[in-house]
Amino acid sequence: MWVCSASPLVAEICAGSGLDWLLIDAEHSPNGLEAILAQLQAVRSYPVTAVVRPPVNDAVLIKQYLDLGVQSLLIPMVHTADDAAAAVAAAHYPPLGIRGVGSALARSARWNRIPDYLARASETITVMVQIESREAVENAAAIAGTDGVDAVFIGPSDLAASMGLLGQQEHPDVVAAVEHCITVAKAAGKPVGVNAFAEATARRYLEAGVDFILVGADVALLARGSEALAAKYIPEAGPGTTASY
Ligand SMILES: O=C(O)C(=O)C[C@H](O)[C@@H](O)CO
Repeated sequence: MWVCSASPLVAEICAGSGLDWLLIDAEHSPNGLEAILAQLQAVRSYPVTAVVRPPVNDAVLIKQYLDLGVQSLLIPMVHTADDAAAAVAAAHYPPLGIRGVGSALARSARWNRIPDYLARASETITVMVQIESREAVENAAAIAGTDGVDAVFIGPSDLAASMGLLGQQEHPDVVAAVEHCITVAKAAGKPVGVNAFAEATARRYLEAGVDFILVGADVALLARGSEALAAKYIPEAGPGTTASY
């Protein structure tokens, strides 16, 4: 599930839910470095994989995230194989990539308490790239085949928008494009994931063979849950009518 509330407490609640991975989002959520660090610390002792999405495919931000101790990255808006290669390079030290060296100062290396961190860092890092545009769908094979791309994740919302179908992630053309990317990623031998909040769509993508899937979000659960609570006790009220924005 998505963790968008920037709250370590909420992240910890979600981490103990039984779900097996969390996406801490900084693209559309108010997650700065300090909030991401606090959430990593909050979920660390739970049997859950924490993936973090930066707001942009940027080498400086990726360096900061990795130094915080992020091990699994989801890089948004990867449209070409060059974009994918740039994300991979940002995640690895030379000679594989361009990650700056700050392990003595960084939680990732537990301030040089992890032996051989510099030599072994790449083994600990997973780079997932997001296909979420018409251009990326056209380049899906090259993106999935890029060396160092560990997995591909499809974003139906932005994909729908780039296809002229804003808000219509269930549109048959969007679903077909998603299923095409699933097939292409699997042909490249890469694990593939997708976002699908509608259960029927989620199950369809699972049938199509996705390896990992996001099926809900903390903020959405709280919004719908609090609305249901309000409706039960204040049936005349609707969302937003009992408070000003
Ligand atoms: O395009 C997508 O789909 C995503 O990247 C997920 C969205 O960012 C998220 O807002 C859920 O709709």
